[in-house]
Amino acid sequence: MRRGRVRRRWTSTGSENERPTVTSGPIPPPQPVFASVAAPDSPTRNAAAARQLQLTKPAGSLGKLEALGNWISACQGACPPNAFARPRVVIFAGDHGVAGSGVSAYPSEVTTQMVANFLSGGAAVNALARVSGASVRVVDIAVDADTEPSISAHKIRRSSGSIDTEDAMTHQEVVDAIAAGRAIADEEVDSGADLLIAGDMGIGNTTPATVLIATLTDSEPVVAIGRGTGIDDAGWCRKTAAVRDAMRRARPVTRNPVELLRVASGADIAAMAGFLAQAALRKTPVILDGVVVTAAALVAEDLAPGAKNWWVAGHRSTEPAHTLALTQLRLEPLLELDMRLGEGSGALTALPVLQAAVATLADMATFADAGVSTSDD
Ligand SMILES: Cc1cc2ncn([C@H]3O[C@H](COP(=O)(O)O)[C@@H](O)[C@H]3O)c2cc1C
Ligand SMILES: O=C(O)c1cccnc1
Repeated sequence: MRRGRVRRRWTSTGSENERPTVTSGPIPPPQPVFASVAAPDSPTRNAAAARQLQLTKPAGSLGKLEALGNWISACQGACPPNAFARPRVVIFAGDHGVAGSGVSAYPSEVTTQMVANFLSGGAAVNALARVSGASVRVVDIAVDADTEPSISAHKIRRSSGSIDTEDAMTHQEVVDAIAAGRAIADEEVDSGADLLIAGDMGIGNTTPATVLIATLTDSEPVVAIGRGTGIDDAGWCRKTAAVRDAMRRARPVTRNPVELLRVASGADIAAMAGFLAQAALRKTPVILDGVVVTAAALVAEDLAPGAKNWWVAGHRSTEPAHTLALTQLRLEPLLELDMRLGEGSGALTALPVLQAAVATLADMATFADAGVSTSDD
């Protein structure tokens, strides 16, 4: 967006030596870490676009469903495409030290309580998964409690550092968190998942998400910060101060995605970034969710350029940073329902739209099959 411009952006409230690093030239491009990602198959996409014209409907009459169906065909390398048989949600759970700065309307204990709720099937994501035919997995990446072995195999640490004053994690932890996310994507694809959704659970996590997005889109904190779980005006002021302070720490490492995750995210978000990049490397389509997942996606695109070609945006969250991230990724959301929950809920709500795009492209009769005239002559 406005990368490359150099300017001093906010007034420091600290001493001179706490001021942000002001770069003296254009911001360099990101330093990718993974192999660059092959795009979904263009010849199959072209075949799907040609098939759309043969189906018994006026050309273009299914609107955005047509481009969506063509993209699914390209991802699968199959025309007509197949209905998604094993859509899978992975919820990345982790606490955030910055919650102690009063940036959320709820206490950190809710993270552990919600993890139990996911496991017993009582959360929004469970209800939505049941209706859309997906299955749900929870992974404890950084919950501030001991959890059961079935979900803690990839645990990195208990909570992440309070990013307004300290690094989220160590170098080894960020490397391990990204590797954990990649391993989780591999586990899912190897067990047959044909569509992946990342979900988030962690009180305070909209603060690091906002820091990542505002930093990577070169936005002022005030245009990016939202109400998260429903903070009041005093909470909004505290969140603004925390985001501003964390951005001051993040800005010098903007173009180094691993360092950015280490300094200014959380182990759960770093794992999510690894997961989203690896899904693309494994040629598996992803429906992105809200502000937290899309913050991880923005970093994942810097880690693995081209990964975004394997993602579709499920919805637009009411969090302002979400729109900034979607714009930067050039992704147009399928739904706008004023949702602001996370957990993968917006992505799951969009899953039936993807299945509709497949059904029309795969199951409709062609003009030739049905003996329907293609013109009035
Ligand atoms: C009961 C409950 C269920 C949730 N499910 C997702 N979130 C979402 O809200 C939190 C982020 O908002 P903030 O940054 O304001 O804390 C995260 O836990 C996120 O997953 C929930 C939050 C609560 C309270
Ligand atoms: O957009 C989201 O994902 C979101 C918004 C508010 C709280 N938690 C998540």
